[in-house]
Amino acid sequence: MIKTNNLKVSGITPIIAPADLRQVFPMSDTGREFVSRSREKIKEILQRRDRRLMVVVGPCSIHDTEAAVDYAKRLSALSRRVDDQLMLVMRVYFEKPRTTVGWKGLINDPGMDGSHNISKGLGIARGLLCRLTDLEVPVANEMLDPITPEYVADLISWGAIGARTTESQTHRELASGLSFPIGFKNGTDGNLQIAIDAMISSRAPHSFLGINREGRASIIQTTGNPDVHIVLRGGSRKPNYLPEDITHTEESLKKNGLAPTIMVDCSHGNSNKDYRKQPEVLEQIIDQVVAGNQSISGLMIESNLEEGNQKVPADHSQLKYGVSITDACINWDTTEKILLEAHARLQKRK
Ligand SMILES: O=C[C@H](O)[C@H](O)COP(=O)(O)O
Ligand SMILES: C=C(OP(=O)(O)O)C(=O)O
Repeated sequence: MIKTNNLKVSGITPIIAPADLRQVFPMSDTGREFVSRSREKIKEILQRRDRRLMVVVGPCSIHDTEAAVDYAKRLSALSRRVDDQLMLVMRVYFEKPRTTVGWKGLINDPGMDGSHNISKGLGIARGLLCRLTDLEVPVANEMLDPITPEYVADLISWGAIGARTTESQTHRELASGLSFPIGFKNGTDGNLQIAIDAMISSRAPHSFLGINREGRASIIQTTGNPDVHIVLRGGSRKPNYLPEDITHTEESLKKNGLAPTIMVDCSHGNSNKDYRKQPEVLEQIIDQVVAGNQSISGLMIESNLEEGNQKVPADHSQLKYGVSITDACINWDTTEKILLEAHARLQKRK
């Protein structure tokens, strides 16, 4: 018999159901309260009812959970010092969208060796999210794969749809059903309209295919997510965090009937992919806020324990502790310094 399907599929491996993983790594009642409270605080900031800035800060990607907990503890201590002006949310990104090919993150390949033990990756991710929640560190995640949210989304306080997927209907549908605020990045070429269209789409109800708690293919019906906003991440031609870019974005949002609330990513196109430029971008944004800008409600910074990045060596014992294996990051000392400086400047606001 001639085969006409799965001609390019070399394996299909069923995995643990979301409900079963949730039993292995249950969320505590205090964890549930903490996540709900964090989401509410983020919504208040995004709606400008709380004039603090939300700062999504942390590694480009997580590959070492002990380093992530180390980072979280430092962030938690810093958070207590800046909390009256800045709400710090840790970037805990487990899924990496690649321009072409490359390591796709801890969930997809926890062994970092092409073994793609996704079941194990989901377990490590959920286990880490439970630990961070117990430490009372709110977590931000990029929502890339449409299946993984059933395994981890109960522990997340803010989500991003990345520049490479903002225009995708699948991701807009996914955002329409998520229980937390979602930031849509502008496109990699700087296109804002795709993020605006994404916001309009994900505020609406959708019906689409997904999985249920038992892992069974299901029709998912959503109510729409009102807590969506834009993230300016710069584009391949130019950054988009200067006052004229912010004004243009505010006008475009208003023209489309959307509230002018804007998060600025200090990394990616806004730093021309040079991690050392992130502090300059942050300073420029704080200048605008101190000068009275009301629409900037959030910031994103790619930061790790140590600066720069590294290639994954064949011998993993040679991995340098606290150094990114995806985009280069600023180190902890710089992170603490620039956030304390931003805090001091914001405190002087009228
Ligand atoms: O932040 C992460 C990267 O910029 C994004 O995942 C693309 O990475 P790549 O261009 O190295 O594939
Ligand atoms: C991939 C990322 O960003 P962007 O989608 O803006 O490229 C990221 O923040 O990790």
